[in-house]
Amino acid sequence: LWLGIEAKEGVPVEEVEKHANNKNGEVWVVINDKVYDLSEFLKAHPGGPQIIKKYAGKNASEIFNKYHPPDVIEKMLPPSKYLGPLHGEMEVAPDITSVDDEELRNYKIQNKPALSRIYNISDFEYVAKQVIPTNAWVYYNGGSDDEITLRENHYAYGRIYFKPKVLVDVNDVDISTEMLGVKTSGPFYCSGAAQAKLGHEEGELSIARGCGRENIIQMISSAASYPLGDIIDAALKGQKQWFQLYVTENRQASFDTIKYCEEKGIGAIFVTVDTPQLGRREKDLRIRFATDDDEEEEEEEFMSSSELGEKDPIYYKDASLTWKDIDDFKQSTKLPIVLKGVQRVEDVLIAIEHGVDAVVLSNHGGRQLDYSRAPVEVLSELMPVLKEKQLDNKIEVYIDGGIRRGTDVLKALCLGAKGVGLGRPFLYANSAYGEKGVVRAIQLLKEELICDMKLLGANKISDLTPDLLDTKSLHIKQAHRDLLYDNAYDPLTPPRFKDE
Ligand SMILES: Cc1cc2c(cc1C)[n+](S(=O)(=O)[O-])c1c(=O)[nH]c(=O)nc-1n2C[C@H](O)[C@H](O)[C@H](O)COP(=O)(O)O
Repeated sequence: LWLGIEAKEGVPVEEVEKHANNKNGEVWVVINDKVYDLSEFLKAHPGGPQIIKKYAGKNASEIFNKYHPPDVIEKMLPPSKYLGPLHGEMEVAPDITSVDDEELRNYKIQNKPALSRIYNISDFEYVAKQVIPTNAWVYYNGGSDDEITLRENHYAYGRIYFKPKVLVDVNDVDISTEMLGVKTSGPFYCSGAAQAKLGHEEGELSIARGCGRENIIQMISSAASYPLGDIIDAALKGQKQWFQLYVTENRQASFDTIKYCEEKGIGAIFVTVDTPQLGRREKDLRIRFATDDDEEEEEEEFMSSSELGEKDPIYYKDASLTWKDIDDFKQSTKLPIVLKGVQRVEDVLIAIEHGVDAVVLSNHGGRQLDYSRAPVEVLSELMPVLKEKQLDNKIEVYIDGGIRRGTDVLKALCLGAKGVGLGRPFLYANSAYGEKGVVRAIQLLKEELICDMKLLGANKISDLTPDLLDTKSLHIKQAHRDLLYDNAYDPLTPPRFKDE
């Protein structure tokens, strides 16, 4: 009985309010009209214990729904922590993590450039930075440590130049291709990235629809904002999607997910292998762990962000993952198994020995080990080795990271990539303009690809070969800066806000 109310009728509001981090440390929270005891979960929460304690005894539905897919509670909490439905009304507590001046942000949203004024992928980044919540921006934009690799991923493309052919009939250019046995309208895909809902309430659902409308493949992250089934259902009929798997300590859960993907028509499983632990993304940590009046953390209470990461089922990683697991996954399904996050030639050769169907040369968009090399540089080393060993048709090689222009895509394809992945561009386009933004981003990239292929003297993807490139300076990383030249240089201007 709660205060005379039958337990089956639920937990009365007064009872919840009493359990607000009170002396015996019990922390009850209301989420979507259900009452949970989060006292023990405090230490495993990726956002740190503090934020939960700020909502102890309160209705945390708004902030919970902003950061978590609805099914995450079943994944993370034992049933015994569910105390029952809320009995009575309880006002929803506001999101205290927002560090934004909502009025200014809404003003920016009202004045953001029309979609027709967006001319390239970086324009989306410029607009998203001003219109999405700061905690979304730092999560999306951030890289690990000093963000050297984050930037090098893109700069490396700037060290590759073209040697275009002339007097080639390029009247008809075809940018379509096939990736892992699936026809697609362009040699690029949307790479799996967590928490798309932070930037746009439809999250991965509007990204799915946008990709479907342009027949571009969407990779769905294990840590997506919506349940996998909802994202699959959001896809257009016949649209191909891939699934990105974060392997948890509970291997059975991974096998079950692979089985589910097979049943639901997912085209391939991308096992992410560069995340034995989360990289230290300090822009995100600074915002995520900061609440306005940070109390002194008691020593035993506070866990380092990396230690937290270990306990954090949302980020699904298991530092004990090995090649043996890959063999097991291969055995368990007929779907292609791809390793996402490979960063050295030797590991690609091992992957071929294990019968892996494809690899993505990737450093997680500069969010994992800082000073990892740009994937395009690893690619330039890999393909000659595969050719020499006659292994280049044994595995499909993809790359991602820092790809923002059609020319970046062409450079990767000339070096032998089967296709390329883009992460942040899809998040920014979706966050700033929703499904229409995703469609526009894809169309812009396609327009650039067609234009660049014509100017390069190539009609179709198979015409893109290494002899079209000058990669002599690719490995020279400290490109000198000519400050006089830089100061005189008149940079491209971003789209104008209506009030500018
Ligand atoms: C930007 C971003 C990337 C994430 C990402 C989240 C964000 C916000 N997340 S993460 O939360 O764990 O880091 C994932 C993820 O869920 N799974 C994954 O395999 N890669 C994840 N990635 C990496 C992504 O799939 C690409 O490898 C990377 O984004 C490519 O670089 P660009 O962003 O420069 O295109």
